[in-house]
Amino acid sequence: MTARPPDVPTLKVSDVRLRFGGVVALDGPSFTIEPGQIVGLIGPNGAGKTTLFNCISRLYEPDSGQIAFGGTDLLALSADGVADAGIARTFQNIGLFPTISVLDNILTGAYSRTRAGFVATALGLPRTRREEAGERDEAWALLESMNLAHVGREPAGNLPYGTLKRVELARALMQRPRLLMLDEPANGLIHEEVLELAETVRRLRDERGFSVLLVEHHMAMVMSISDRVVVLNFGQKVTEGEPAEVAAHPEVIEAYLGGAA
Ligand SMILES: Nc1ncnc2c1ncn2[C@@H]1O[C@H](COP(=O)(O)OP(=O)(O)OP(=O)(O)O)[C@@H](O)[C@H]1O
Repeated sequence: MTARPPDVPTLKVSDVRLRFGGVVALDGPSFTIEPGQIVGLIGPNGAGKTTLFNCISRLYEPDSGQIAFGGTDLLALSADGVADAGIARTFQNIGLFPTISVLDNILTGAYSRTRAGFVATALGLPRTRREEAGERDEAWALLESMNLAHVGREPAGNLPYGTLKRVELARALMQRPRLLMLDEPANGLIHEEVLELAETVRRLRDERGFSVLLVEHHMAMVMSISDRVVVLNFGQKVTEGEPAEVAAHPEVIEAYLGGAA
């Protein structure tokens, strides 16, 4: 079993614009995520982070601009097409099935990975035993590597929130993503859980080589695991750079520390 994606393209976001009525949610930000990089996307409430995230995952249609993943024009794809291109995401409000086991939840990530698997599942067709066994092995290995094997047979709905966040991450990883998009993964977690999650994301990136786009308010997490940080405000890119450079930027200090530093 190889979990490493074969080739990880560069994500290139160029001059993306989107208005909702009179509100300019995105006012032309551009940035790239180089293969294997963790890029943090930060900014105050209403800065446009979720809107940009949703444009990349194709839940929103920008008014103009380009989003390319290697040679693939993401704006020409549907949300399913983006998943097929190797982009997996997690949701702010956990999107797991509460009544089925953690293992089965994670296996839904594998079914969305291949169209054949997805169609077979949707039609209720039997998958080959070999296919299923391989996916189960991969899911258990993933659970073990994320310290979740002990809850593999439990219904997801029985588990505490911090554990569910990690299960959701495991499900996204079952898609064998080339780009993993995390929408506020630390939201609602206690401090120790945030540190553990940050360590897990970085370790899995090191092991598997995927790129990460991390939208997050938890500054300690963003600054500790990001290779680069992009800052948005009022839909525009304020600055970008390595975490230490960005943390020293006057507008970032103003936005996050109220100018106190
Ligand atoms: N579906 C929508 N309809 C109308 N306005 C929207 C919609 N989605 C976002 N907006 C507006 O676009 C702007 C950017 O919002 P967005 O949610 O992207 O910000 P954000 O940086 O993710 O904020 P937060 O950190 O609070 O999640 C805000 O003014 C918001 O009110």
